[in-house]
Amino acid sequence: MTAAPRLSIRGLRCAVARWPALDLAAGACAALAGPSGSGKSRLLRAIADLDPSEGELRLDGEARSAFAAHRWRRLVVYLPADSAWWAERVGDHLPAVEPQTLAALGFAEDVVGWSVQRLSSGERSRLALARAVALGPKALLLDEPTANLDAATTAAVEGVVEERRAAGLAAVWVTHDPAQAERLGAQRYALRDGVAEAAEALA
Ligand SMILES: Nc1ncnc2c1ncn2[C@@H]1O[C@H](COP(=O)(O)OP(=O)(O)OP(=O)(O)O)[C@@H](O)[C@H]1O
Repeated sequence: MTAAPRLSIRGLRCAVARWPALDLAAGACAALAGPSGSGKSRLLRAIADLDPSEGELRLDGEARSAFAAHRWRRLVVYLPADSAWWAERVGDHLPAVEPQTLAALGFAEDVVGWSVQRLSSGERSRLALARAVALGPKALLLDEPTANLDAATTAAVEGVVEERRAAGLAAVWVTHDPAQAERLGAQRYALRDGVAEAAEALA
């Protein structure tokens, strides 16, 4: 018997955009591109059930409706471009983070004692990734996670996600960089006129 996709989408519709169909096997990645304001973030938020939407979402074959909302959001995690920080110390946000994840993202263990106030935007986005993967999601929805990072830090971020993909994580990654989509070995989608279609269908 063939395993159900880790994440599948049929007829997803949010306020501003649609994603007709996506099947992502465990470990697979979809890259989503599209003009600014076209609805990429809104679609990711809909997949994570953070915004209302219509259509069918399944995780390992099980419909979203079979999950309590908080459980779906823990398994299908949205990593926003601008991360939110609510407590004073970094460590308060990262109770379950693994030291090797911090190290892979370029931090020493003492980062947990840092004040959130001092973090640069790149440090915030890397630590937000550490926080997201520490939740142990089955699907991770990354909203331009490397948009403001240098090449070495971008490689570190890609490496952490790759490692989780090797353990079965499915990823949807918003990127405008075709070279990054290539490195990720991603299925490519483009959002045009409010519809996310496989990029080859648009050629
Ligand atoms: N809460 C909201 N209510 C109504 N419209 C919204 C809301 N949030 C975003 N929008 C609008 O929906 C559209 C899509 O926004 P979205 O943030 O998904 O774009 P995006 O493709 O991710 O853009 P960018 O690449 O600039 O981040 C935009 O026109 C935006 O102004």
